[in-house]
Amino acid sequence: MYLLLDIGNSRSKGMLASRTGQMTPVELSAASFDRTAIEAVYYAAVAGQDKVQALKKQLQLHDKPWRQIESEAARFGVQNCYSQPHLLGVDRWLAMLGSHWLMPKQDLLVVDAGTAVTLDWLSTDAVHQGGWILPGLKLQQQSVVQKTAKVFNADTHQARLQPGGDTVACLQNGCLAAVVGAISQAWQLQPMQQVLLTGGDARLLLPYLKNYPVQLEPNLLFYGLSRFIDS
Ligand SMILES: Nc1ncnc2c1ncn2[C@@H]1O[C@H](COP(=O)(O)OP(=O)(O)O)[C@@H](O)[C@H]1O
Ligand SMILES: CC(C)(COP(=O)(O)O)[C@@H](O)C(=O)NCCC(=O)O
Ligand SMILES: [K+]
Repeated sequence: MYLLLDIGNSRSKGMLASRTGQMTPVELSAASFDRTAIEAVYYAAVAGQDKVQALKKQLQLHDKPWRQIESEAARFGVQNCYSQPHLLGVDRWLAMLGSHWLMPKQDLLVVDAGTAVTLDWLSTDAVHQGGWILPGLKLQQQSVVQKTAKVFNADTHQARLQPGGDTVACLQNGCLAAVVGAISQAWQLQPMQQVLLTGGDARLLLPYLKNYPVQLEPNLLFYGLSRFIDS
C-alpha cells in the first residue's frame, strides 16, 4: 500500500493506493490508517516546506521512504511547455499527467478550481499548450472584502449566475461569473474535446458549465501521482 499526498495551499488531501491501482481517500492523521502497511509515500506540494514538515510529523511515517514529485520537462509522454519546467505548479503537472492517463488520445482543457484556479491546454499528442492562473472563488471574495471598507460576505454560499440584489449576492455572483467566464473565454480561445474539472470548487462550478463537454474528476491529481508508483 502507498500513501499519496496532495499538499495544496488551502488543505492537504491523502489517498491510499494499492499496487493494483485501487484508491481509497484517507484522513490525514496517524490514527486513520495502518502505518505498517505503507511501503512509501509519494507527495506533491505547492504549499511551503513548513506544511510538508508538519504533515510528516503528524503522520509519523519517518521510517518510510518519502518521494517528492516535481514538475519536469517531460514524463509518461506528456510535455511541459515551460522553458523552466520545474516552475510549473506540480499540481497542474500532475493534473495533466492524470488527464493524459484517463484520456490519452484526446485534446483536453484541464481546470483545477482550488485556492487558485488553473486552466491548462493539453493537445492530442500530449503537449502542454500553456495555461492560465487566476484567483479562486474564495480568494477572490476574500480579497475584495479585505481591500474594501464596505463589502462584506456571508458564511453561506449561494452564488448564482445572475445580477445580485445585495452586497453578498453581488460579491458571490460576481466571483462565480469571473471563474465561469474565464473557462468560457478559454473555450472560445481554443476549444478542446474534453474539459476535465477538479479541485475544491469543482462540484460548485459544474452546473454552470453545461454548455461544454465537462467531466468532473475529483481525483485527477492522484491519478497523476499514482503513475509514479514504482516508476
Ligand atoms: N473543506 C474545505 N476547506 C477548504 N476549502 C474548501 C473546502 N471545501 C471546499 N472548499 C473550496 O475549495 C477551494 C480550495 O480548493 P482545494 O482544491 O482544496 O485547494 P488547494 O489545492 O489549493 O488546497 C476553496 O476555494 C474553497 O472554496
Ligand atoms: C497556481 C497554483 C498556486 C495553484 O495551486 P492551488 O490553488 O491548487 O493550491 C500552483 O499551481 C502554483 O504554485 N504554481 C506555480 C506557478 C506556476 O504554475 O507557474
Ligand atoms: K488549483
